[in-house]
Amino acid sequence: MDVSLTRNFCIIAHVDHGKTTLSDRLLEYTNTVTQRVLTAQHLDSMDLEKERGITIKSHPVTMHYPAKDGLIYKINLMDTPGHVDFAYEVSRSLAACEGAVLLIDAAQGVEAQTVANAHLATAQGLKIIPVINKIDLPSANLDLCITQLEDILMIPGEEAILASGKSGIGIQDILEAVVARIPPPRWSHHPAVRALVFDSLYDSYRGVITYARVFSGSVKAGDQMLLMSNNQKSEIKEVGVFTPKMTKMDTLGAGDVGYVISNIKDTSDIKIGDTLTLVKNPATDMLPGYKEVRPMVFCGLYPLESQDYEKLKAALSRLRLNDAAFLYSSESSVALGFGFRCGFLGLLHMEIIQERVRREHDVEIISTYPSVVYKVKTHGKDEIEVDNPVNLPDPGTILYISEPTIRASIHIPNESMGDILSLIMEKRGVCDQTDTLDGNRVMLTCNLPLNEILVDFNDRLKSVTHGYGSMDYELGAYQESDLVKMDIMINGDPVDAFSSIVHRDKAEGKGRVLCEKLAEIIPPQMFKVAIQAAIGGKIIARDNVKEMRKDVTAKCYGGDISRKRKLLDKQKEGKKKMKMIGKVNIPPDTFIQILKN
Ligand SMILES: Nc1nc2c(ncn2[C@@H]2O[C@H](COP(=O)(O)OP(=O)(O)OP(=O)(O)O)[C@@H](O)[C@H]2O)c(=O)[nH]1
Repeated sequence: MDVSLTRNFCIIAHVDHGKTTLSDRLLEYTNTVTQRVLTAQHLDSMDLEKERGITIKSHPVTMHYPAKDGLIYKINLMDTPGHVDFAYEVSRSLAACEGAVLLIDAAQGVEAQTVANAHLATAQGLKIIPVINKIDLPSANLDLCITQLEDILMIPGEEAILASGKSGIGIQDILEAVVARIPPPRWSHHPAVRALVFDSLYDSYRGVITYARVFSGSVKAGDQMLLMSNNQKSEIKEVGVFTPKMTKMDTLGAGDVGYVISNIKDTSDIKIGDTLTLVKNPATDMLPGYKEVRPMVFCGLYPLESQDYEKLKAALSRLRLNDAAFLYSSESSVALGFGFRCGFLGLLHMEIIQERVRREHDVEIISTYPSVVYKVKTHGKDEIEVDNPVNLPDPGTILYISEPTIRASIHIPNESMGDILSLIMEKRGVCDQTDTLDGNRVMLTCNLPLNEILVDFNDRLKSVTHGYGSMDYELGAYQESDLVKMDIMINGDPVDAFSSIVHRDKAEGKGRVLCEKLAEIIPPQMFKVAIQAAIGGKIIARDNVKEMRKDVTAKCYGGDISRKRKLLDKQKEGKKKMKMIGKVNIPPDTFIQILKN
């Protein structure tokens, strides 16, 4: 097929602005999927995606559209994830296209990720088609959206298409704009075969499936392919496109988006953003923009019941097969036993993996505090990376510790400005720019330590702004900070699972809260138990667990010995379930309760 009749585009938007719903409509309109087959939100195939209503993985689909000009176009659509944790996937999907449909929720207007995604698309040289979506909503404010489009994104208002994925308004207009405004596939005349790898998936029957966009040349079964980042060679077994089902084809040619199955065994050999070429007449220059993604957030995952260790291990290895950005290695904790240290792209990624372990693999787990990766320099040694507080070298030997920061753009209503500025300050952030977006909203640009936004920043942003605030961020540089390791001791024994790396100024406050909480959660013991927070042996906060023996038989006056025995047995059983830390019995859900908050 002639490349001039191919169009590749993706849909980008802020979370929940309706990408998946609109994609479904496009599939239906082009008869790619019939109404009968079209289950709601067809492209979100993972159960968890459906339940949480978010798109985690990008799914490409090839459609055929008979345009008003009488020609039939091959249109490849990418549905992209909207959340910041998956920004790298968004930018790879963008790199596989020539244009982007930018969705704006008519009731919400332009939000942080609308701006971030529009900038990503412009940076990749894509043509943007603005679409104001959900115009069926009674709260739709078209005038405001058009003004924001012009003032914030510098896109002429008259280019906007009005649509509703739900009621099917504007679908043909969007397809016509894709054909007319988006240029045909670029770089198709390059002399060698070049395809961009934008995703990979593990299928238990077919092995590793690589998603690729061919820029020049063509690939077919039997070709020897070469991945340029690691020089990995393998034989192609099958190529095809997504309709959205995997459909085998003879070749994938310039402009095509589809899949390549080769005899590569491990998904970790496939790097997103890599360039695929052929061993025969290989390309010498890679397609632009490849970068290695590295996990930014780490935590320990432990089975609640120690006999579930193998089950947890199997679950993690399964999840890893489909998610090269997720890492894990075994570790052990005095308090929690044997478990795994896991690395994630961000907090949402972490939550999703934990949820999938619980749900799809039926293993109850405890997770430790999330931690970022610190860089630590000690006397006479090279800088090392520390992602677990337990591994922090002896404080006496440390010259400096530096921590990762982020550059955040935060969109908020004007009236929340004061509260958000105090929140940023509380989180050790510095705000260096304030831009007015329209009469009602401002955008703050600030630097924040990544560690500070890990736990509750987004929730607090949403609650202070009554749901109207939104944030996007990119990683910034590392910066030196006065960081210390805080230990928690129960009856004099440090409990490694509660150790954390904190800023010195915040240690005391945080230590006090933790001690108080633990004192509350741990049931009264037979003797007085001290709970202490300490930095390098110096106690900074302390609380006590109450000393008491609950006499469960007190109410049974009289001689009913069998009843007494039963109650005492029950008490004994209750004790068995406790976790021993030194001489202190701690209920297992203490860890969950503390680590949750
Ligand atoms: N009223 C109305 N609601 C819509 C429309 N399109 C989508 N929605 C609703 O908006 C919510 C989000 O829609 P999705 O299509 O899942 O949004 P998304 O952008 O794919 O979400 P992420 O993948 O998480 O970024 C759902 O509850 C939809 O039913 C529309 O045109 N009108």
